[in-house]
Amino acid sequence: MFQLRFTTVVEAPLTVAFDVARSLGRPWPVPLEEVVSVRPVRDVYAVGPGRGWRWLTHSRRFSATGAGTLVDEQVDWATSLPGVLGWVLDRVLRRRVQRAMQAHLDAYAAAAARRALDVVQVVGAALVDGDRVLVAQRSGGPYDGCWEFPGGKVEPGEDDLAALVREIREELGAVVVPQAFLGEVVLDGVVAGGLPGASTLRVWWARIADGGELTAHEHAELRWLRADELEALEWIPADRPLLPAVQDLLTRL
Ligand SMILES: Nc1nc2c([nH]c(=O)n2[C@H]2C[C@H](O)[C@@H](COP(=O)(O)OP(=O)(O)OP(=O)(O)O)O2)c(=O)[nH]1
Repeated sequence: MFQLRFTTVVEAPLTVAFDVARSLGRPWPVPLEEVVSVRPVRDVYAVGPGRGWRWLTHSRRFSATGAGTLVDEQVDWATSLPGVLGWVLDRVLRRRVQRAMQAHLDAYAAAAARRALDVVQVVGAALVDGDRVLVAQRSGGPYDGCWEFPGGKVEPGEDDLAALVREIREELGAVVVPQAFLGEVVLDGVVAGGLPGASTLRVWWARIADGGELTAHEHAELRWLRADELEALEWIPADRPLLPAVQDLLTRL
């Protein structure tokens, strides 16, 4: 069995990275059959006997990072000839796969980054002080009364961290210093008139700059909670998968 791996970082949220990857397809001369598709984190395609291979599979994993979506791809195959001939055939296939994938991945990264400009993203802050994190209760709108991480929509041309600092200043009147990326979840709802499930929420661990006082300018209530108090709140449903990362952070600090 033979294998090639490729890693690409795409300047796009998970949903865009996944959807654009699928719309572009794979650079193979024969159609592949979908075996697994778990939007937006994983897919696997396979093909039966072809030009020099007995079988071939192509799998991708999409994971969120502070720099964008990390796409790990793996191509596995078995050649159709035994011994030395199989080895020679494999060298030829390997070169072909490498060339095809390189051109494909360059085009893919550019297309995903372009598409990302059309999808409104949301950033949230897990503001930590000691062993507590700040949670905020929404006031009005479809998630009225639900708890969330303070933050909001990233404006055109703005990056995540600039949006985070601006949103917290507007919502809480405080200056924050982002520390590290914590995670990303898909928002099922419609964000700013976009398609349902297109946008994601990216949450960053942040600290409040010295002596900052917090005032709830837009939220109904603010609470500082410990790791074991988070589960019991009525969260916006999309936020729940982020809680383990926040709890882990609070217990590590
Ligand atoms: N801030 C924040 N928004 C969240 C979370 N979870 C979640 O689904 N959302 C959704 C709710 C909204 O559809 C969207 C954020 O919108 P927003 O209304 O807070 O953004 P904004 O401050 O830029 O609002 P606006 O000025 O445009 O009204 O993301 C979360 O934890 N924090």
